[in-house]
Amino acid sequence: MSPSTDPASSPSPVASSAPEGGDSHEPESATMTWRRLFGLARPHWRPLALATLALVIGSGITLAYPQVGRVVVDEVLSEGASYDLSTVGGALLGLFLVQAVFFSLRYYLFTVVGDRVVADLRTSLYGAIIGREMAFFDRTRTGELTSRLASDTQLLQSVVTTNLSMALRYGVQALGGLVLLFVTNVRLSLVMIVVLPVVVGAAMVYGRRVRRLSREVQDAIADSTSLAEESIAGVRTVRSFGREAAERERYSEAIERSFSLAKSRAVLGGIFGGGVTFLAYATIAVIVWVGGHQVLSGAMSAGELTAYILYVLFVAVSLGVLSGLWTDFARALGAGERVFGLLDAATADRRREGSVAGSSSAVITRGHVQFNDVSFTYPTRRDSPVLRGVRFEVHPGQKLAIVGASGAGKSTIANLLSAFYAPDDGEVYVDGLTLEAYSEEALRDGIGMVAQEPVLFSGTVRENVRYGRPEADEGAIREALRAANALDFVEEFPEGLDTVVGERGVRLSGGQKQRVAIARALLKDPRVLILDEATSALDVESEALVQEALDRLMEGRTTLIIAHRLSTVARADQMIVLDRGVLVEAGSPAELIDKGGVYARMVQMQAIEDSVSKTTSW
Ligand SMILES: Nc1ncnc2c1ncn2[C@@H]1O[C@H](COP(=O)(O)OP(=O)(O)OP(=O)(O)O)[C@@H](O)[C@H]1O
Repeated sequence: MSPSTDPASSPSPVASSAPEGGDSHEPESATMTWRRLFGLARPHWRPLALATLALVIGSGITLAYPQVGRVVVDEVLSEGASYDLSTVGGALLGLFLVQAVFFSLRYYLFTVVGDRVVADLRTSLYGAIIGREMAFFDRTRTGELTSRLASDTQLLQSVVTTNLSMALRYGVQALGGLVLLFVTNVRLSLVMIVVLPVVVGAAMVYGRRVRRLSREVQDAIADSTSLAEESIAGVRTVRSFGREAAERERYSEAIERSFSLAKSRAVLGGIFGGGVTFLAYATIAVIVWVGGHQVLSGAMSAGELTAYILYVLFVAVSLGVLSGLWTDFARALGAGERVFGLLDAATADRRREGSVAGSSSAVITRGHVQFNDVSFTYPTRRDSPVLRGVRFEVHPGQKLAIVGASGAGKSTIANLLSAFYAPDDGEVYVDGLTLEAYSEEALRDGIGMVAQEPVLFSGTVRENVRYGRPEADEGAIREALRAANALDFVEEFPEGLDTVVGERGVRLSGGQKQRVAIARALLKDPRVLILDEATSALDVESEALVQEALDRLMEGRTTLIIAHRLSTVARADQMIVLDRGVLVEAGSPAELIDKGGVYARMVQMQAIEDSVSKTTSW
């Protein structure tokens, strides 16, 4: 038996990080984090109580072994023995068996509860992330978030499951052993009193340093995760620019950074682990020396010294294991701080929103849209205003085309109308009420969007179409696909509506993706529709199919079209022209041509072609 000290366990693939420009949440004190973490286990107190009972019984049996040792030396191996060896052997076997049963029970219960707690934590963390305000996603990299969701919680999982169970086992063993040391021989135990504070003090200093180092390691790994995630998601671009080697290099540099930090952590762990092991063995050496003298002088029996040394070994082994676990706990603390930080920030977000978001039952029924002197700056770019005093109105059922050079602020209008961001000045009204007056649900029901590059999720066609109205029946889904000119091609797939579209819809063509997205919007049937027209040209036939589907989608709805094509603008009832965030012209397309202003010049000179996209059909 040797004290197991492996505090510098190899760096696990664990990553976590503070978000960039991040949440200003200070790390909580270590005790607060622990309390919150273990607070999550409160609902599971029953299995935990049972596990604790198993722990106490199992460890109690372990602590009885030295007494068996004493009996063997003093009463079995000595002259005039009162027990025979087979009785003692049989009793020992029985004890081992009972102990094994209780250890298994303890291990199982603690592990399952730990897994449950972390599963719940993951779910609420995901909920917190997905519910954050839009600006949060502007400043935080996806990789950092997924890394927190996967790795920080993974670290917590190992700590609150097996590590916790082991810590309790060896904790009880160390404490019980110490008590029994004193019961067996007070004088010898004074040696332990000198050693213990040294070990505890060292563990505390060491724990603090490991915690800091771990945070740095986790930050570095999160960086590399983000890098990997971005380049894997954009693998087509990486390939087409032939940047595989460069990306590999970038990733390897990031990983090396985390490795060198992990190495420092390992050095620290090695020194600490070695120190604790030495102290433990040195104590045993001193005890053998002092105790041996006591036996020789007849103050103590040989059996008592045997039992005593066994207890010292127990305590030493337990302290060794605990010192190893200490590293893991310190590392998990860093992860816990981040996870709770993110949860708290999300709560703060919601509270902020809650103070303005209406709890009213208002719903969008007509689709009357009004921007009233709206000014806006993106929170991540405070010094450059994107919209300045924009004012316009769209009557129910009308189509408004929004035109302007790239970066003029067209999509920003869509973002504000979707309530992804709130205006700095002015108000956005729908049906006479500000957006804040609607519940989140009413907003999502009433306002729909078909994006320039529609995002499909990696399920089937059916799941994607049903996304905005999960309760829709088969008939409605097919009808939406038909109206979107998508039913024919979907039915041609061998799997039909069950065809899996691939991540972000990669297994569909551009035009197909758009039509499925149109079907999705049709099924949701919002009163107000935002249409970010695709800039990339489709072939003539596909284009005509998409256009027809869009016409059906727009029918009878208030539609704001971020327009890139002359043909679309001509179809609109009204249009507005934006120039660097300022509304410079408004009216019907014909009026604006007659007026001979900015728009007329744009059309005439076809300047718009350059400003929007080379591939548009202006
Ligand atoms: N999430 C964001 N965070 C910070 N700045 C942004 C964000 N989105 C857009 N911007 C900035 O706001 C300005 C207006 O962008 P917007 O997307 O509204 O332009 P647009 O008229 O839709 O352009 P395009 O026709 O090229 O899509 C640009 O200068 C852009 O850099």
